Amino acid sequence: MAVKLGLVGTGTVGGGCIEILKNHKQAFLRHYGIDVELVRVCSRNPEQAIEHGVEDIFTQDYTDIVNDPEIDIVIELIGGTTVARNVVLESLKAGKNVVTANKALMATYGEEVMAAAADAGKEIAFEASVGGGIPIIDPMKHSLIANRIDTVMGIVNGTTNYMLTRMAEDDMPYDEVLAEAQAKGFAEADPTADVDGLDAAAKIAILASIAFNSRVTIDDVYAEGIRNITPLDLEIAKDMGYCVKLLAHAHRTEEGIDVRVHPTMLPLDHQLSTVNGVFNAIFVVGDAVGETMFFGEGAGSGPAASAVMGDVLEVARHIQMGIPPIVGCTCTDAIPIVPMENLKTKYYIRFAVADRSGVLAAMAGVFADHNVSVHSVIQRGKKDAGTVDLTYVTHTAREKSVRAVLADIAKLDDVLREEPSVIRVED
Ligand SMILES: NC(=O)C1=CN([C@@H]2O[C@H](COP(=O)(O)OP(=O)(O)OC[C@H]3O[C@@H](n4cnc5c(N)ncnc54)[C@H](O)[C@@H]3O)[C@@H](O)[C@H]2O)C=CC1
Ligand SMILES: N[C@@H](CC=O)C(=O)O
Ligand code: NA
Repeated sequence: MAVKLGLVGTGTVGGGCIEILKNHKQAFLRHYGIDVELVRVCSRNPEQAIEHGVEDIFTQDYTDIVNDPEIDIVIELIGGTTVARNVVLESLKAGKNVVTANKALMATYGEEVMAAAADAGKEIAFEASVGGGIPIIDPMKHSLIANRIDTVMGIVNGTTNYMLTRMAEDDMPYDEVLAEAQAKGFAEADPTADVDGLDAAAKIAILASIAFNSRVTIDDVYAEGIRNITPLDLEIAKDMGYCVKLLAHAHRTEEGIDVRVHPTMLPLDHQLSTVNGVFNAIFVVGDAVGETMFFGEGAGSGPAASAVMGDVLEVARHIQMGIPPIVGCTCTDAIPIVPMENLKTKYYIRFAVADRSGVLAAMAGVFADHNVSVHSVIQRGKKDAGTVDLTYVTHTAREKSVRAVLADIAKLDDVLREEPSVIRVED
């Protein structure tokens, strides 16, 4: 008997799932013996149901799916943390397995959702929530479990990677590339979640929880976006042998879990530096496997639906074979999060300063006062009359010391001409 599916959300990802089912349902049965049938779809947009030819099984009320005893798997693709949370929790409580693409939900209420699944003895799968179509959650929960993972680091937001790529390659300013990304449908009308690093923060919270077996929520992740990145900084970075990426970091350190999202200068020969445009990539380092990298399309109807349907078919396979949930919550430890001010890394800092004698010496004194050692300082010609750009790269320093340097330099009399640009450097 076919495993019955109920789909909530018929937008970009939900629509992609319906199309995959239409095109490949027979192949699932022929190749793998997996028999699935979409029996109910729900959304706020009946026109989407008509577009995908599923108006005969359409409802606008998700409880029609949650309360349908025939349905085995509920696919939640509406997004957000309010109605989606109800859909997921109510479905589990009603004894259904759940597949979701919802990073916001899993990064905020992951613990509650995993507990609800365990209580119900049902599966919750969420591969599409990170890296869209790139398999990353499944490999980390299966193929890589023989490792102690020390680093997960990635480009997990396609919109900002597209924008930074355009800015670097075509010398375009931020506002222009944002308008272009919106016109191409990559960036939302309200681009906040992407450009301020919140989308990436949710994704790295999910990956860090799996990698380190310790719950990390979106609130634990320091997030800084790309609004202040200028083509000039990208040009200087390139001259120095670096590119700038919005990187999501999760590192196991002696002080705890170091988890953060911010623009990062990466050496041009780093594997992640070659990842351009809307592509995503996640770099995972395990003690046995060494360095691995997972690359592909992190967003869009096809890629996201590919991950959702991969989960659906795996859960359907378990249902057909009578196998109970294989992997539930793996957050068995409670490792502290390293406060951002304790971060130790290298820093690129560009100051636009008054072009007069004594400025360099005064600034050197401030760096020395806070014990921040300078690796290099470059003066790049005149910016405007009387202003010059001074670019520092530090040796490894504490974030709080660098913040103290910035605060004290801002207090120097008539020195700063603009807010400094600060980009953390990864070697
Ligand atoms: N679009 C993408 O490329 C990716 C999206 N995701 C995630 O997939 C999920 C869905 O995203 P999209 O398909 O892009 O969204 P969308 O905005 O295109 O579609 C949302 C759908 O949910 C329905 N919906 C909203 N509120 C509802 C409610 N209260 N009751 C019933 N239906 C409701 C809408 O009518 C619409 O059909 C989100 O969690 C998103 O973060 C994950 C990876 C990639
Ligand atoms: N907005 C995200 C896509 C959804 O996860 C991105 O730009 O990568
Ligand atoms: Na994925």
